[in-house]
Amino acid sequence: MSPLLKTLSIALIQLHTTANKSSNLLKVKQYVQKALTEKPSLDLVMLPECFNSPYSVTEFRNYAENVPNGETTKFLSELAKEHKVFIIGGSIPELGLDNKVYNTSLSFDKTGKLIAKHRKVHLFDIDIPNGITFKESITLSGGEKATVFDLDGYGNVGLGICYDIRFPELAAIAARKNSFAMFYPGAFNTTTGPLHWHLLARARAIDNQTYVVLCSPARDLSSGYHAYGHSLIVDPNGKIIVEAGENEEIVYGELDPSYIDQIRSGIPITTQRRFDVYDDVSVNAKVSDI
Ligand SMILES: NC(=O)CC(=O)C(=O)O
Repeated sequence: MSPLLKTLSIALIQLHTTANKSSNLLKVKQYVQKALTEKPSLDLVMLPECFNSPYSVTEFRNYAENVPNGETTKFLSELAKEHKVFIIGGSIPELGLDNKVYNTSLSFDKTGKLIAKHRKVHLFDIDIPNGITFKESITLSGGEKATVFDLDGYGNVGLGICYDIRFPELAAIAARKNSFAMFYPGAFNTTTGPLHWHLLARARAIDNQTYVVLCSPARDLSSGYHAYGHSLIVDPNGKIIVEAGENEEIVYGELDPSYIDQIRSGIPITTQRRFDVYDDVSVNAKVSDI
């Protein structure tokens, strides 16, 4: 039987982020209201990576907040409660009790309760000649756990952040722990986006026969980092069912349990794995319990 228990109606909010945290939060509020006006039956809204701050190694610490006592955690919790909607809260720079800064995604249930916290595990340190150089590890520390949690009434989901999608293990761990979808807030860029954004989303969906959902900031060529955009939902057969362009936009989709069953019964890889030949990465995985 599908790990998704009933159809989940979702919205991905692709928006520009600026250097002004208050105006970023206000914009999120306005877009969430717009999404619920356009689709009152929505179950879940998702935000992009670093939606309250610039995506910049020199800025992460300046914008970092405590979780759960910081401004953005409270803001998201109230928004979820007010609209009775699940929120996969993109990501924000988090100032840990250890004084380290993390790239952290927070999720809330329909009562505003914090139900998941994922710290980006794989830091985005790359250097592509004539392309892009970026080194998150200059100011960020990596998380130490995979994240799988229960979307009450719908089943389990997994959560990763952006560069985490390049490492198939987190999605495999989530799928083996009975998840029906993997959510990745992500800010690929104009070099790596055209190369790998769609391929990676489709690959993780096909690997695990789950939905894969990516939510990006909108592209802003006047900012220091040119996000790719193209927020999308991929179905368990690897097909893109909805995709944004580069600008601010909300895209909507339905995650359907019967489709997971259909794909898994046609190509039954979920029951054909050979853990006598190779290890199951989920067995000794460290998984977050918030
Ligand atoms: N920004 C990221 O974390 C990842 C990215 O842009 C890429 O993998 O490409």
